[in-house]
Amino acid sequence: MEKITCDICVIGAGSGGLSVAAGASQMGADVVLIEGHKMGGDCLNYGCVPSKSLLAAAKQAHAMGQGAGLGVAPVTPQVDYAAAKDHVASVIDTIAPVDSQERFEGFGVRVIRDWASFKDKRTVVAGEREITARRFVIATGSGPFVPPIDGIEDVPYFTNETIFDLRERPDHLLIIGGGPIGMEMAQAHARLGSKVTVIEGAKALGNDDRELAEVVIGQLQSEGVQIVEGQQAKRITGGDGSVTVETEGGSHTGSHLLVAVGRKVNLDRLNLDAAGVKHDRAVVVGDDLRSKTNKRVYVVGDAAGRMQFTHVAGYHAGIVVRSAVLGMSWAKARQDHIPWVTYTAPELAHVGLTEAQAREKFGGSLQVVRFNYDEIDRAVAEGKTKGFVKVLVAHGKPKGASIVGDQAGELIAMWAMAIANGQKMSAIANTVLPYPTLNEINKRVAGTYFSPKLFDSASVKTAVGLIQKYLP
Ligand SMILES: Cc1cc2nc3c(=O)[nH]c(=O)nc-3n(C[C@H](O)[C@H](O)[C@H](O)COP(=O)(O)OP(=O)(O)OC[C@H]3O[C@@H](n4cnc5c(N)ncnc54)[C@H](O)[C@@H]3O)c2cc1C
Ligand SMILES: NC(=O)c1ccc[n+]([C@@H]2O[C@H](COP(=O)([O-])OP(=O)(O)OC[C@H]3O[C@@H](n4cnc5c(N)ncnc54)[C@H](O)[C@@H]3O)[C@@H](O)[C@H]2O)c1
Repeated sequence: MEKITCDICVIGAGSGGLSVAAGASQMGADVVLIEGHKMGGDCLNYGCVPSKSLLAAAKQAHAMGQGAGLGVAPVTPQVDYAAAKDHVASVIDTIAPVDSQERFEGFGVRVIRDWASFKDKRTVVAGEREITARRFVIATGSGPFVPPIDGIEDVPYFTNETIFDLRERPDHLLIIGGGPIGMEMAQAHARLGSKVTVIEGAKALGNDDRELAEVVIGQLQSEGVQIVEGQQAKRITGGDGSVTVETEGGSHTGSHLLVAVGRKVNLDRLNLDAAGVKHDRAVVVGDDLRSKTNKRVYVVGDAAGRMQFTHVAGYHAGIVVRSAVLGMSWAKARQDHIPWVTYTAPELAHVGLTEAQAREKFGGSLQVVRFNYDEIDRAVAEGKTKGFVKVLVAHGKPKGASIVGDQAGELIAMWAMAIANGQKMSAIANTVLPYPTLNEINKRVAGTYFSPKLFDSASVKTAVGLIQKYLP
């Protein structure tokens, strides 16, 4: 057994672990990075990157049928599903060097390719190596949660870890779960020519404002996706080429099945009890992202049991580098300024409080302002007028914002910056934006907030009357 000592031992080379390793090593810390499977983790191999790449192929296919209003005759796309999957694979290959073992070794990180498990409070074993570190960072991410639905063991099904390897286009894809994975994959497959049925136990896109989620749901339905809400999958039967999902409301038969009902944090291999690290479905951490029961151990990304997004893993990494490398133990993770986006078309983006949370917190002092895409010249020019922005304002500051529409994921950035930095609505209103851009919707909604104060105010009118009377 080779014995290694280091400053920081990072377990997991996904979005969170790689960011910690890159930051800590480049600041001069001695870092060991342990990865049991693929460098890049979920986001690169089975998550964000393949899903957005498949959606890009789907978007292209859909656009070919949409030109009539612009004077371009629609054509039926000839979709080669396997070639679309080649595109997915090539995007992964293009990005992979950024997350590669070689790149991290170039930073001076010692990369070990094996599964890690704790031996005691300050020792981890990975294959034939025993690593003793001043600090550990658990960045083991999550995998697909497969629920114990009756019959699931006996039928073939896909998860996000296998669907991107499928080469034959499903004739009829059944998807259990109408969260972001289910809805993104539903639209991607429908646009690439599959029949798609989404079976959702509660409400589809249930983490988002229902009013905005309904715009996405309506769009998917108009593209032929069948979305069944309020029906839990209870029993699954069938085999290759024909699978039936039974719910209390009926049964649905398709050719393939994708299970997308949430995530299970990867803790099984870690032997956390040996390290005295308390855990339930995730590691128990405070806002300092440290284990409450072993202060040598930090947790980032999905394993921290908070919001599960790549940008959150990166944000966590920044907090941990400050604390574990620079000794800034007061560094804390916030949640109130984290945006998220579902990359359907239209996109659905959110940051800050939801309307229900904001009403509870600010009561009567909450103001809700909104603006529609169909009044934005660029959206009209592009023929993409479906959607709106909704901003929740209290004491002159945005407390939450949601956008559904074209490029909502880009447009939410302005609100993410304002909320992160405690800026006022005036910061948005005072910004001069290039015309014609979709971003004008953000300035226009801020204008909606200020216009009653300016245009419907008796005192403003009196003041203007006086000024005009005495101006030379
Ligand atoms: C289909 C899909 C689409 C998504 N799309 C988006 C998106 O568009 N935007 C977004 O922000 N987020 C998206 N996400 C979420 C995002 O992928 C995750 O939040 C992110 O990957 C979490 O990063 P992480 O570092 O915590 O974990 P991961 O990226 O999962 O990395 C964890 C790594 O740890 C390794 N590991 C686990 N246990 C051990 C062990 N004991 N020893 C050694 N190594 C170990 C694993 O092999 C893995 O490589 C998506 C997820 C899915 C599934
Ligand atoms: N664009 C993005 O940023 C993006 C995309 C995909 C995934 N993700 C991340 O991955 C996480 C997991 O995504 P997800 O879609 O798997 O999970 P999710 O938890 O967001 O949604 C799962 C859905 O499945 C439903 N469900 C659970 N059991 C069911 C059953 N038996 N029958 C029918 N429906 C059932 C739930 O009601 C829920 O709506 C997300 O929460 C997000 O953090 C992010």
